[in-house]
Formats: sequence, C-alpha cells, structure tokens
Amino acid sequence: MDLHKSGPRDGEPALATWDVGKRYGRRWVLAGATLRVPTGGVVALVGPNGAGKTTLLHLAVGLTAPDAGHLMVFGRSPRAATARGDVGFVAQDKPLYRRFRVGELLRMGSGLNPRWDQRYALLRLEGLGIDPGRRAGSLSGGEQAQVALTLALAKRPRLLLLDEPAAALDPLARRAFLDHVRAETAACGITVLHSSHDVAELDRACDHLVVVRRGTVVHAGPIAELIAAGHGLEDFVLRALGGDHASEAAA
Ligand SMILES: Nc1ncnc2c1ncn2[C@@H]1O[C@H](COP(=O)(O)OP(=O)(O)OP(=O)(O)O)[C@@H](O)[C@H]1O
Repeated sequence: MDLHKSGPRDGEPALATWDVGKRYGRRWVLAGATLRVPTGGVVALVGPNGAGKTTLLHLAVGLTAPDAGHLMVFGRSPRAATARGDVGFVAQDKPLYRRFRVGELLRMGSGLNPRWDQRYALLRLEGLGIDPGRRAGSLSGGEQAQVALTLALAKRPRLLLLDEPAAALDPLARRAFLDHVRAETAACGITVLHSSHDVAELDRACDHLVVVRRGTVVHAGPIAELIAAGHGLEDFVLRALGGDHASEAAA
C-alpha cells in the first residue's frame, strides 16, 4: 500500500480526541475522554464491560457523533476519514451478512470502497483455506472473524478499528488471529486500535496501551515503557482500573 501519497503529516496522530463526551439520554457514557493514538503499531483499548470502548470506536468511525469535545482521524473528522476509505472497522459479534456467499461480500466491498484490493482479499482467503463460494453463516466462528478481518483489510484503511473481533475464539485461534493482525498490519503500515478484555496477551500482540474506566481514558502510552519500568501489565491495568474490573454497566 502506498501510504506516501495520502500519508499523515509528520507527528500527526491516527486518532486524537479532546475531552470527548457521549451521552444516552441524561447518562454520560463517555466524559472528558482525551487520547492521542500515534500512527503505526497496534494499540490495545482495554477496560471493563460498559467502560465505553465500543462507544469510542463508534465515534472514531463516525457511526455516532460526540455530544461534547471533538475528535480527528488523520486530521479529519471521522466521517470524512471513513468516507475516504481511511478507516476500517470490524464490529463485535462477527458482523457478516450470514446468507451471503463470501465472494458476494467481497463484491460488495469492492463496490463500496475506493481503495479496495480484490487480489489481496482472494489471496488472504486462499491462504486461510476459506472458499469464497461458501455462505458466511456456514463458516466457523474463527473463519467468520477472519473473513470480517479480510473485508476490513482489503479496504486498505490507514486506521483499523477492531472491537473484540476474536472474543468468541478459543485461546489458540485467538492467538493465531492476533498474530495475523500484527504481521499484516505491520507489513502495510496500518495503525490498529484493538478493543480487548484479554490483558494477558497484550504485551505480545500490542505496542500501546489505552485504559478506559467509566467513560474516561485513565492511561495511554507505549507498553514497552511500562515493561521497562518493571510493571506487570495485568497488575498495571488492574491498578489503573482501581478495582473496576467487573461490569460497570449497572453503575
Ligand atoms: N445505544 C445506546 N443506548 C443507551 N445506552 C448505550 C447505548 N450504547 C451503549 N450504551 C451504554 O453505554 C455504556 C458503554 O457501552 P460500551 O458498549 O461503549 O462499553 P464497552 O466498554 O464496549 O463494553 P463491553 O466491554 O461490554 O463491550 C454502557 O453502559 C452501555 O449500556
């Protein structure tokens, strides 16, 4: 992928948010969320159930608009960046049209996305042993997650947002999936923001850590710095969450 033609200016973050807030009714589910995701590398977005991770990803892809503050993706509004094909998003729960054949999903992707790479998509599926003639609904959970990732990668986005795409997979399949993400995105220079509950696998799968607690970003920084400072990642995250590692949905 040629990142140079449309690449970010030096130092421009992939995603930056300033005091972003989002409310549903009178309840603020994000408040004062400030964050800078550097270009390149895999960023882990962690936090308990209900902390606001999906809400933040939906704002970044332009699916919803903030009720306070603002955010930019490569210096543009999220909607503008997504319309340009700069943002790929894999939502929770294997977001495929189950009755469609995989090849039909690729054709839809090709029609909708300006930088679509059909050759890449077909080669990736072949490498995974997934026949484009199969219906999405007949694939295993792991295969569906891989097809969803293939569709997102074939858009050739500059920022890839993953909302727990591997949550339903068994530990071995999850590890393989994350290794795929890391290898392929490193090869293409894509920035990945990856929502996950599995803190134990972060240090091998991710470069940066963002911790969200009760709708606020309580930590953002490189994982290498934490490790160099002698922090165990799980302990660090638990401390950052201040004991909020159970569901916050009822809070
Ligand atoms: N459309 C909506 N209407 C009302 N409340 C919502 C809506 N979407 C999300 N919420 C609430 O906002 C809060 C944050 O939800 P969000 O899905 O962003 O959390 P999360 O960190 O992704 O959680 P999980 O890890 O369980 O997926 C939750 O309390 C949720 O119930």
